[in-house]
Amino acid sequence: MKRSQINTCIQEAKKCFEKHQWALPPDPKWDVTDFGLGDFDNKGLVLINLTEELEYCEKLMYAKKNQRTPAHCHKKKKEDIIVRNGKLAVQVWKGKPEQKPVDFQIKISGKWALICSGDTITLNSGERVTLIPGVYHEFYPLSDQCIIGEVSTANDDLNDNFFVNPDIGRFSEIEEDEPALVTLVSDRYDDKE
Ligand SMILES: O=C(CO)[C@@H](O)[C@H](O)CO
Repeated sequence: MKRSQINTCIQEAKKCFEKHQWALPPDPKWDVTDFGLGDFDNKGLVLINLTEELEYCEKLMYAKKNQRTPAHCHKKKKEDIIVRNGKLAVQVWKGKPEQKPVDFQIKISGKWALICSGDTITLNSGERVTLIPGVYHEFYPLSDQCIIGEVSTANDDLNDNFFVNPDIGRFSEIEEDEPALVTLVSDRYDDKE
């Protein structure tokens, strides 16, 4: 991704958070990714790591209509994906999407529901889905913009994201075409190399 594109979408996300009165912490830990696919408008996500502790993690995310976070699962992390504002479609599979569809139970806003692998759940503001390790999920807003929360057990973005598409990388290569507005989580990883 170009740094200019990252700067623009951070400003856009900030405006949306402000509009809906989601106050950001001081020095937010921004994370912007096109999942290495170079098609940010269709496959992309803006995230802020609000807290990352050994036992738990909380993130705030922002995406635009039809901007997908591609199908993936976590082997360790259990997470709630929560709609803070907007409408979100979450497609879920019990195992790998290519496997034969099976019925399974999933918690939607705290209540067990019986669904089938590959079903798409629609969540409105305030609603959530609980994803246990191994459940593949892909999500995208149905509203023009969506503020999405994530509350989870420990998060490990370097080692605990398993995407179906083997071409996907969790972080983007960045082309420095203008000065960075913020330091991204991935810039911090680069500094440690
Ligand atoms: O787990 C999620 C979304 O399900 C995010 O925290 C990851 O960073 C996406 O790769």
